[in-house]
Amino acid sequence: MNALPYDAQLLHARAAELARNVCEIAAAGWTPATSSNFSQRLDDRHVAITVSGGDKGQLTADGIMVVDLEGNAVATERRSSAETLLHTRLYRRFAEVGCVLHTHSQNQTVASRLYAPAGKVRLEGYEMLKAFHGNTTHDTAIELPVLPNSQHMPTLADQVDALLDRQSMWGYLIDGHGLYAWGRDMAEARRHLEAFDFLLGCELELRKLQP
Ligand SMILES: CSC[C@@H](O)[C@@H](O)C(=O)COP(=O)(O)O
Ligand SMILES: [Zn+2]
Repeated sequence: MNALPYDAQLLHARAAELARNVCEIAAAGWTPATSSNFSQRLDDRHVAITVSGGDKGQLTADGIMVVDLEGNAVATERRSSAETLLHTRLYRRFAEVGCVLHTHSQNQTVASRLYAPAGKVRLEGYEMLKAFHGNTTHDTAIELPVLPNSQHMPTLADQVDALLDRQSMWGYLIDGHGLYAWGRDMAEARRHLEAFDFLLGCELELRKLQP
């Protein structure tokens, strides 16, 4: 039997970590109706990622498989997330990216619709901005891009690539779809995901309260 091209023990550990964190994220109601997908880097050529479909709130390590950085399944016949390319482009582009989290919360989806015409959400003056790697003060602003949605993943992935040329960032929205957030590891990606969702929720509340 051929040896696997990745570290099976590392996959085991990453799959367990993914399953635990994804179930917690799903418990917040951010993965309705089998939506959302999640991944972690294994090495410079392989990524552990959720298989396509299935209730992410019931995810176990068995629902994780391996793809290469071109998005091809490795040593399995299973089908990886329909949005695999959006994950692998990030890992390919930035050696420091260790984890990518994609969710469909109501805050994320409503904000993506509202700010799609502007192409971005400006988040400014919040203490929570310090949750993003590199930020040390509330007295700053970040712009969360909003991309048009597409069912053609290479098109979406190319849009992301073009964005990454212009700025350093930790996430983007897709119109009418949801949020992608990432970090150097699970803890950081999750902090970024939660901070984006919280800040989008604040902006939406303010829109309701302001005349
Ligand atoms: C159930 S609608 C959501 C999907 O179309 C997709 O956007 C999604 O997030 C989950 O796709 P998946 O293939 O399970 O990774
Ligand atoms: Zn999605």
